Amino acid sequence: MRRSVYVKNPYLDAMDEDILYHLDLGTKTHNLPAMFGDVKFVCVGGSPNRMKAFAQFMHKELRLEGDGEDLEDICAGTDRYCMFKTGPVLSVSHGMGIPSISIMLHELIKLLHHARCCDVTIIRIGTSGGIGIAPGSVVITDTAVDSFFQPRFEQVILDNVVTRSTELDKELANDLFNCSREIPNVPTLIGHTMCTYDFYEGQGRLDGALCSFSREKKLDYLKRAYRAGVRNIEMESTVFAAMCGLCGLKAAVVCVTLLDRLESDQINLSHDVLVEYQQRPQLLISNFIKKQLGLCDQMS
Ligand SMILES: O=P(O)(O)O[C@H]1O[C@H](CO)[C@@H](O)[C@H]1O
Ligand SMILES: O=c1cc[nH]c(=O)[nH]1
Repeated sequence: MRRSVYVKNPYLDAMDEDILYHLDLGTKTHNLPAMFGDVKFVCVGGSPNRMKAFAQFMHKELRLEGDGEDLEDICAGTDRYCMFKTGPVLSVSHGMGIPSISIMLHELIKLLHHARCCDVTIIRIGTSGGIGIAPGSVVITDTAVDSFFQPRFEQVILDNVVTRSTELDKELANDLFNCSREIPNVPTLIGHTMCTYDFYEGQGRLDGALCSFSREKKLDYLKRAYRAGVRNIEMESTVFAAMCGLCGLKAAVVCVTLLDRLESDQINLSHDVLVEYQQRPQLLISNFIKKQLGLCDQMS
């Protein structure tokens, strides 16, 4: 059975036009089914340059025509987000933090719905801080948890707090993990990912402009997170899991760790190492997509 992308909003059908303002797209100005109807994989990540590089990399990996260097930013009319399409793969940036990715996801999910896409898999490829694991490790999230290590996302709607599940697709996480076994020299594991509202105080850093807790308190918190199964910390996974789950999208989160938070707070990797680390989730996802498309054997 084909899996559609659901929007759960009774008002949408009655709208004469839907303007996806932050993507600079709309149902009257663009033929969304023609532009996006064949999309099967959506990859999202914070940085516009990373998502452009990923689209170009996928273009080459899928052996599509041309070198992919001239892929155009579909959202060039806005500087909020960028979006690139190559074959059935859409690569979209989401900025930093829950509010930023949430706005992008509302419009992206409506876009997939208007374009009548089906059987879409969506994967966040990001960076994170590890807990008790070697920097450069790739964490495939089984459950996204909040700052209290709970698998929930609390959305304030009007003046109510609505709690949503942050369950991710277990089968997809396992498939990705199996795929990772074929990539040498990249330690990869499945674990919980903690999603916070802030990079500094929210992640227990001692190096922000504000800090009101001791080194001991920081380490106690991070060690409790580790014991609760948390292996990395980032800033979007709970809302990503909640929204994709509610809208029928198979979703995964795959983040490389840039440091071990039990050892340090500052990210002092050289530019080259940072670039190489950021490519690790991309390589895994590219292999996964090629496998799903039945392209792996012919290409290796
Ligand atoms: O690497 P990205 O995808 O931006 O994700 C991580 O990096 C940012 C913080 O540096 C946060 O957005 C966090 O979630
Ligand atoms: O420590 C880190 C590194 C990247 N992204 C985060 O959110 N935290």
